[in-house]
Order: sequence, then C-alpha cells, then structure tokens
Amino acid sequence: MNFRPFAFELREPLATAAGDIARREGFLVTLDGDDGSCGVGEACPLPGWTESYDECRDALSDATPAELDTLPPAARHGLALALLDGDARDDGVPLYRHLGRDERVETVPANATVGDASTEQTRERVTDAVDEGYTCVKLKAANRPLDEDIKRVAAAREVAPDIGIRLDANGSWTRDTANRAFEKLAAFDVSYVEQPLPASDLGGLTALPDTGVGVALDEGLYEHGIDAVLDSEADHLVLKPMALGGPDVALELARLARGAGIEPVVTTTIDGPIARAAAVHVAAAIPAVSACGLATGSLLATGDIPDPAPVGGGVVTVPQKEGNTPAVLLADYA
Ligand SMILES: O=C(O)CCC(=O)c1ccccc1C(=O)O
Ligand SMILES: [Mg+2]
Repeated sequence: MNFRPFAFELREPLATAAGDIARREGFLVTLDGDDGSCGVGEACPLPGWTESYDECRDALSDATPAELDTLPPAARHGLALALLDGDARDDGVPLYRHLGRDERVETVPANATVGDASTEQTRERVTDAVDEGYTCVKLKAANRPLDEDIKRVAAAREVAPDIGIRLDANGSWTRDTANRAFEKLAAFDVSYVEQPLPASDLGGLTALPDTGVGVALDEGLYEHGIDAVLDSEADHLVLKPMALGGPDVALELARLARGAGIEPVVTTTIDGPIARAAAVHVAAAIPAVSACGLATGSLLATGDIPDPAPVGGGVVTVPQKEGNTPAVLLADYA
C-alpha cells in the first residue's frame, strides 16, 4: 500500500454552527496487487468528525489490509475504498454494482448545499439552485439568531415554492430554541432539521413539538451509535462515509436505517473527487434513495481534475466505469 498527500482549498469557506471549513487535505491511497489488480482510495480527515491529519497519516504509515478494522475512520475509509475499488475493477463492474445493487442506476438526487449566508444571499443562492434544476436545498442554521434564520428560510420558500427545504443546525440549538424553531419552521414546510440539538441530547428529540418538521441525525450517530439512533425519534439519518470509516460501513448503516423506517441520506465531509465519487456509489447502492448531500464537488477548488460524478438538473451522474472512478483522475490529483 502507498499513500501520498493532497490538499484542496474551498472556493469559499463553508460556515457551520460548529465552525468554518476552508481547506480539505488528506491522502490518496493506492494498492498494487501482485496479480496486477490495483485500487485507489482517499482518506480525507476532518477533525471533529474523524481523527486528525497527523493521526490519519500515522495510521496509514503502518497499515495492512488485515488491520483494516483497527484504523481510525478516515484512514479506514482510504484503505477500504482502495480494496473495494480493486475488487470492483477485478469484477469489471462499477463500485455501486459491486456493493450489491443489481440494476443500472444513472443518477442519484442531490440537495444543493446552500450553506449559511445573509437573507439576500440565501435568496440568490436558492434562486440559482432552482434554475440549476435542484428540487431540494440544504441551508445551514443556528449560526445566527433564530429570527434571522427564519427570515432566511422565508426568503428561500418565497423564491422556491415547490422545493424541499432542509436545515442543518449542527447540534447548536438549545432545547428551547429548537422548540421555537420547530414551531416557526412549520409555516415554511421545512422537510427536516439535521441535528437540531447537541449530539449528546438524543433524549431531547422526544420533547420537540410535532409540527410536521422532521428530524435528521448526523453528529448524534457518532456519539450514541447506530442502535440508539434506530430507537430514536429521528426520521432521517445522515451518513458520511469518510466519518464512518468507509463506503462499506456507510452502506451497512443505510440498510439498517431503512429497515427501521429511518431514511438514509448520504453526504460527504466535503471530500476530494475520489471519496465523493465513492459516496455517490454508496447512494446509488440504496434503492430510491432520497436527495443526498453529494453536490459538494463544486465547493472545492480542484483545478483541472475532471469531475467523476458531475451534477446537473439536481441529480448526480453515477460513474459507470469499472471500480470507483476512471484511472485518469489519479494522475491529476494534487
Ligand atoms: O450535506 C450537505 O449538503 C453538505 C455536507 C455538510 O453539510 C457537511 C460537510 C462537512 C462536515 C459536516 C457537514 C454536515 O452535514 O454537518
Ligand atoms: Mg450535518
């Protein structure tokens, strides 16, 4: 196994209630099998969600495939993806077929990642998203006073009467603020709020008013594990393959969630093109998956790297070549 570093700047930092994300750096993991098989993976740690960059590098330094399950999440993602990519190439099928989907899937639906912005900018960004064909947008919330967030949502609904609107509070509302938010958001037909309460406060979800606004869990999964999430009030579960330790882990959790009546939503941690492509394969392996947070490629300044899973008309094109992504990408990776 070999690995080498890469880094991409975000075109514009993604502001969240838990801090800004301005740069993504990680490691490209390559395997060269003795029998000529090969595979490529990406480890893109995001402290707060995964191990640190240094921990990831140290873990990859002495990792072998036999120790896969002892690795921290981003490192495990890198090696697991390289192994899966190699296997799928050996089988001559795209990764999502190798992951078990038994029919061709051309596209998966995506939400536009609108982020946190002023009311005016939110209005413009949501207008653009609708023009680009998105039928679902995700706004970051809880980075401002609730009244401002409500105005932003009202502006989004005004310019986009028919689309799905999701919010992500990244665990930053108190129970009281979340209560008031759920009362007010109902008027704008918000589909769900992602992580309205701190990750630790799973119990608080039962106390939220039933106003028709749904609840998605994201950070809570890492704090409490899948069994507690399956027993919780959540109706959606956000799955980030990088933070969960690999595409295989994310798909397994998606199947468990579906089985328990909780809709899986696959997103990235603003990963590089190879890991984002893998997340698209995970989403494609889930029948009739709902809109996923996979339109994150354009947030990164990736220069001349061709996009392996382009977005258009509100959907992501699923790569159909053998394995995860075409080999041509690798040479370009920073
Ligand atoms: O889901 C999306 O649209 C984009 C992904 C996203 O919001 C995100 C990106 C990096 C780290 C955390 C998160 C999050 O969902 O909280
Ligand atoms: Mg989230």
